[in-house]
Amino acid sequence: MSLKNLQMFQPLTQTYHRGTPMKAPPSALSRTISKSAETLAGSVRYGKELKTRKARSTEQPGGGLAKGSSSLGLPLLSKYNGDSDSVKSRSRNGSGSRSSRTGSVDRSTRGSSTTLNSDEDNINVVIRVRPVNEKERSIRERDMLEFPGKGQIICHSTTPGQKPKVFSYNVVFEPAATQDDVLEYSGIKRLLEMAVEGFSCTAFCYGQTGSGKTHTLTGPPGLVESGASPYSPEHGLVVRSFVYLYRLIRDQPNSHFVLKASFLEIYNEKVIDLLNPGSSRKPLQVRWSKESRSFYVENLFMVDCEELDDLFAVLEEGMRNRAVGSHAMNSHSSRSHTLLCVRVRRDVRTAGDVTCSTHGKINFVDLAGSEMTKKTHSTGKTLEEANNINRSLMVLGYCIAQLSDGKKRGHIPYRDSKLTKLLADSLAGNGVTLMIACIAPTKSNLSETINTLRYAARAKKIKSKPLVKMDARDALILSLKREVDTLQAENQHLRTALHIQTDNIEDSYGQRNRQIPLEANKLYQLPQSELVELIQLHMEENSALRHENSELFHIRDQLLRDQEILSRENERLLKKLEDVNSVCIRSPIIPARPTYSEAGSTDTNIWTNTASSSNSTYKES
Ligand SMILES: Nc1ncnc2c1ncn2[C@@H]1O[C@H](COP(=O)(O)OP(=O)(O)OP(=O)(O)O)[C@@H](O)[C@H]1O
Repeated sequence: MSLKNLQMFQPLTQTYHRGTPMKAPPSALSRTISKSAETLAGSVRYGKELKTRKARSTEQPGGGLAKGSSSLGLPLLSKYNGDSDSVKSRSRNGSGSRSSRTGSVDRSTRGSSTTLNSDEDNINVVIRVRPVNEKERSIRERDMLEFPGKGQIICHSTTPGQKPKVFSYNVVFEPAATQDDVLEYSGIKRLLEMAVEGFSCTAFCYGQTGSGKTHTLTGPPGLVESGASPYSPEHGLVVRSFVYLYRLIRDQPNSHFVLKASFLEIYNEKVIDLLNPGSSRKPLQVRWSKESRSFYVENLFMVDCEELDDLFAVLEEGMRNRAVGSHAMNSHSSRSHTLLCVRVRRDVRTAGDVTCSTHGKINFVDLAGSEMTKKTHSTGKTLEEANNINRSLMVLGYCIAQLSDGKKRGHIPYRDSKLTKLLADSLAGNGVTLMIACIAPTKSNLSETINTLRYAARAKKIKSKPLVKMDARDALILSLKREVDTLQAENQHLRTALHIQTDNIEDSYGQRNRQIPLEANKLYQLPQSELVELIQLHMEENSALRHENSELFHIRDQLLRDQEILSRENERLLKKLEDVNSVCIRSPIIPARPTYSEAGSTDTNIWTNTASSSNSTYKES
């Protein structure tokens, strides 16, 4: 396959920096039950029923996961090890290289999150061009696209003499690109790594109907539903990402992971839970969370995914329940927008021996395709669906246009559709986003292809500010610990500056350097009362350090004042001496001697005006 257009996806990195205490009070600890690898290995079930794992979500708008979640030990890949090479990663997607941006603590109302970057990031946009299909081949439709390389696409015009249009993107997948190429070079691997690190990540497919969005995400129609092996070469980005995600988790044995998944669709402006649609397909409400300042779906089912199989089962169940229809341009057309979300909670020990939880997620969004109803020959139900699809895509288009116009960014109409409400954070909030724009290469699709390419070009300009989501309690402990360290360092510096022995100070603040007994790995098992006590200890130490610091500053100020008094006294005495000297000049019996101000040099001793020297002068005269 020739991929002339491949370019590297620029990854980000995470650096934690010192912060201040968060305002949010410590929440109750999430209980986690550790399972050994053996236990997990003994419970491999492929394609098992979801029912046993379903639990109604207590969706924590602040980013926290539901309480009482079970833990995740080593992920189970052994079942598929035989053909694991089919998803083996190559090094070209750049997931290994990292930039070196610094971070800070978010002091905004999102009390429980830690900022990664002070900089903003652009949405990563890649293009996938589907091959010419049977129908188009049979009528010998002209291929209108050319790929000169360096992420460029040339769209030739149907009008003779008219200039071709040139577009440029991060990566272009030509028709011959495989599903594996998309995994390797789209940047999705980096997104998954970031989700594990605690970022909110979104990969969404955009494009006209029949352009290959569903194919890119989940493969050809019916593949997932048929329960094909996860290593089938036809599988799309979602299954491949699941496998990669579990590998990432397996490679971090020192961290503890909890994964949960949800799957919904937006059908005719109604949110339907694909893991629990019910016979009446009762719609769920989309609500605004003041705490996290984002929209969320109320009562959405979350499924614990201890094993890779659980994620496959979620996907399978959701794919079976989503709305699919047929029209002139696609016999398996998605009639809704679907959003599959995998939440990743990671408990990790950080610097200072404190265990922190990060809450990342990865969303896979398969948008329904824009439709020209004249071309799809839609009527009745299909027409109503098409109108709703087009309307919500139009709102998405407005939002993208507003967001991409950096200078005159006005009101962003997120609230005008369920889709934009749920994508708001991915588009311009604190998430990291990958847009895969799908296009068809043939003449009959040219105007929609150009529209999609324009959309994609606009989306490329959108910036977001990625944040790592962290528990308020963890952030508080971590920031207090950092503050203690900083105050101690400051204290030490002051002591050195004042030449004060540490031991003496230690005595006067007997408790000060006492180590707070913090067993980080047991943090989660501590009862609330002990945790509060721990935080209080940190706070006490902080206030003792602050007190000591202010005492030291006080001593320093006192010394400066003493120095000032001494130098003033010195000046006064010198003045007096000069007066005495001027009297001497006028005296007939005492010879004149240079004034102090003239003296300057050290060899003139102003105290040598003694009787003996006077005598000698007297003798000379
Ligand atoms: N890259 C590709 N390679 C092979 N077949 C493809 C490719 N892209 C799409 N197809 C095929 O084209 C057909 C239409 O694709 P798909 O259903 O994914 O389009 P879509 O954009 O999701 O459409 P809709 O918006 O109507 O749901 C499918 O049969 C799919 O398998």
